[in-house]
Amino acid sequence: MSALLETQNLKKYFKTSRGLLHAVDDVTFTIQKGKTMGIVGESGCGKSTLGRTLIHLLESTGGRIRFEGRDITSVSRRELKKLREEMQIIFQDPFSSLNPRYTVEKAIQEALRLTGRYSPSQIPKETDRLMELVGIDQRLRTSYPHELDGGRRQRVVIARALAPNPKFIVCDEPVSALDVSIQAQVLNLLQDLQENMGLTYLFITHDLSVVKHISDDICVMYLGQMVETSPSDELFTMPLHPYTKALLSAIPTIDIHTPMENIPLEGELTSPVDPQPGCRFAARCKYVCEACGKPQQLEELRPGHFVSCCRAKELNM
Ligand SMILES: Nc1ncnc2c1ncn2[C@@H]1O[C@H](COP(=O)(O)OP(=O)(O)OP(=O)(O)O)[C@@H](O)[C@H]1O
Repeated sequence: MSALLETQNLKKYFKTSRGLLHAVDDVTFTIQKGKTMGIVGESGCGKSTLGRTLIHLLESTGGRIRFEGRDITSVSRRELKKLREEMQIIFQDPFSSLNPRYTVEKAIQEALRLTGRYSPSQIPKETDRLMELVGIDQRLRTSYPHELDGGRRQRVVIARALAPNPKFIVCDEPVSALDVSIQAQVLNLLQDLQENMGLTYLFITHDLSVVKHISDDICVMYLGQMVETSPSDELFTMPLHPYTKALLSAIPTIDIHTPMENIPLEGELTSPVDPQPGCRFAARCKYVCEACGKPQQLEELRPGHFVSCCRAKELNM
């Protein structure tokens, strides 16, 4: 296995009238080639900002990003153009990523043209290939986005993302706006594409049952920080951080093999503006103690399973 994307203490802060908002704060992880890293956490914990910062839609405030072993933290305009092809993003709302005046065919052709790799005579054939790859019926080539259901619209968005032949795709809540039955179809498509094309995904969602289905590894974020990361199965059978346990307790239907303590998630997220040092979950944690006021270290308690909680060992071992 080799790493496709690595971050080291990645930070993205926003200047606001209230102070410096720490949207992403010291996030360190590695995504292996051909694998999926799921990112979970409540709304506002920094998932989308992380995804956008990784692919340079936002400029990082600090830390490092490596892609295929190269440091891509700061890149020239020319390198950025190439990176933008290798790293794509799919958003939750396909409507916002599709031009309402473009038919399916035109939307895909435009994405192909932008790559600059195809001659005008090659584009129709490539369009057919992409439509087939994402499972859009040829009869829909002249349909407009508003004439398609959400699942088909998302397939068009995926076809456009595939046009430059990317290696890495940030999937930002790609099925959250879809009916459950259609969600499964789009997730299966993403998995098939991954298998056939060796794609690597960062899969952002607030829905734990979705992330469990699709991820190899999962990273749990809380107020801009990574509080736990682990192989997917283990996160569900043996969560170590009180916040992860609380998130899992909130979904009664999830298939958890080991009986687990039920921890209700109470209280609201505290402000991400000028946060205090120490554990950001402390204000909502029933295990809070004096040591939680100090900066927490990410510690590997089991192979590949890291947690940032000074009481994790004592509470779980
Ligand atoms: N451009 C911006 N300027 C200022 N603050 C921002 C900006 N973009 C995001 N934020 C703030 O950064 C924090 C993280 O937001 P982000 O959208 O990344 O979270 P999220 O986990 O993806 O949430 P959601 O699931 O609701 O999309 C939030 O407090 C948000 O208000």
